[in-house]
Amino acid sequence: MIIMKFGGTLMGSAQAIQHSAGLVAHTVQQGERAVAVVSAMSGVTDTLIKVAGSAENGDIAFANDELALLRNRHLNTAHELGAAPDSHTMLEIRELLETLRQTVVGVYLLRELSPRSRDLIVSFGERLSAPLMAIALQQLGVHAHNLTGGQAGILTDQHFGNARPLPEAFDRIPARLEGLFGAGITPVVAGFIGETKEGAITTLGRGGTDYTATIIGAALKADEVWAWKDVDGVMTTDPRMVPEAQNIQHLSYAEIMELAFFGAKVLHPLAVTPLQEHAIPLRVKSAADPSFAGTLITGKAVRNKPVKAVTAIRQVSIITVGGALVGVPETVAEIFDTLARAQIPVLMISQSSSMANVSLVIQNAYARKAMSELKAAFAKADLVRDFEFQENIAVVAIVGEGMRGARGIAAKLFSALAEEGINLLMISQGSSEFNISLAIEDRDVAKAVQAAHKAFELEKAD
Ligand SMILES: Nc1ncnc2c1ncn2[C@@H]1O[C@H](COP(=O)(O)OP(=O)(O)O)[C@@H](O)[C@H]1O
Ligand SMILES: N[C@@H](CC(=O)OP(=O)(O)O)C(=O)O
Repeated sequence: MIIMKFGGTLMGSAQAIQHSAGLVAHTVQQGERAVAVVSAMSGVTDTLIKVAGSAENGDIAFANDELALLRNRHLNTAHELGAAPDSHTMLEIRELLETLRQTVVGVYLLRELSPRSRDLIVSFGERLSAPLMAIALQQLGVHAHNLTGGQAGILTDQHFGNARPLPEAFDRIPARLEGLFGAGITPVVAGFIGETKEGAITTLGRGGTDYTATIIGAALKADEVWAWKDVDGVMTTDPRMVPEAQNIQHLSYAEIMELAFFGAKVLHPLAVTPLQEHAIPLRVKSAADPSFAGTLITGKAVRNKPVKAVTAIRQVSIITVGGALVGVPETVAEIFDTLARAQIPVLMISQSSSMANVSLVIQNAYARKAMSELKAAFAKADLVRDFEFQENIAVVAIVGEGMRGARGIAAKLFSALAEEGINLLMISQGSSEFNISLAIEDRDVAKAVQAAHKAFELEKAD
């Protein structure tokens, strides 16, 4: 049993979908069971988020124009894939497009967009692409049936926008899919979305289709999960920033989580978590070159070199809380409590040894809110007086389990950046010792990533 994930680029046009379907068909025709898990066509999720926002703000003309483009794109793609105008799938796509339109009109009339209604609108991207993959598979002679995340058994909590699977999902998924396998049907599951116990649609966070695939993989105890990509695999850094980036042959679950957390766009940060318990391997493979092994991700750490990859997160800010924090540990606890209550994730933390201040790196999307929550929490405390806010920050991280116990790694990184004249604003090393992260000014990010990549000789193939 192989679970295969296809992202937006690999679902981006009729031609791309045909190629992706060919990869599934190849496996099924070898007698292997497969589940295809698909993302929305490229750009569709972003468009739906904009459409939802413009309906809320009363700009229905913009929403209508974008919906018309989405309608044409999906109907034309279905047609190009060979769906007959009166076929069941074509009817399903038309119905979905109409329900989407009505939902957007509802938001416009109410001028109200809750996280729940935003998730409902955004879910149409994947709900519309799954039937397209089913059509392409049918054309290749593979019996296929498309399902939403909820229909496939992905039961989640109610955390709209960032939902997590409930333990029951892992029993429900096999119950929902095994009947299809029994009938020789390949399930095509809409990625990124799940359903609460009450039947409301949730999303698993941006890039969540990887997570859908691994949740299904764990629930079905699949042999492997394959995330097909438009790159050779997980690379030593973002190939768009450093063209010399190389494919990494092997990563551990811990290493990929660290990479994803520190900004490598290639996988959802939680994607491997469901696989760990059953030690199911995840492969990141190139759709353009399916015979290439890509990256194999397992529980085992291969320490062939200390640093495996360099990543960067942009669009972050530093908040520094200062004053007389010395000897008042409750103040530090209050800082983290306040952020936790407001559900604001913190990317990096540093505390001066005198406890005179605490600096936090926070994504721009949450930074203003973090600042106002902290100011409000300490409004009556005389001890905490200074709040500093630095914008245009980036975090660069190096990752590798081989760093543990290796000497001179930090020194090499710092001197490589010093040679480029890059100023380090914050430094942090995880206690696990397999990442070092640095906050720098955003304008230095490309130079810093290139310098770190070169210093650890990552342009040399494994
Ligand atoms: N370390 C990395 N390894 C591979 N790709 C990376 C890395 N960092 C950033 N990327 C970028 O991530 C892209 C793949 O992610 P994404 O487009 O979200 O995939 P998908 O839509 O298939 O899930 C690549 O095209 C690449 O530019
Ligand atoms: N469509 C969703 C989910 C996803 O995983 O997409 P992709 O595989 O194209 O990154 C998003 O854009 O976030």
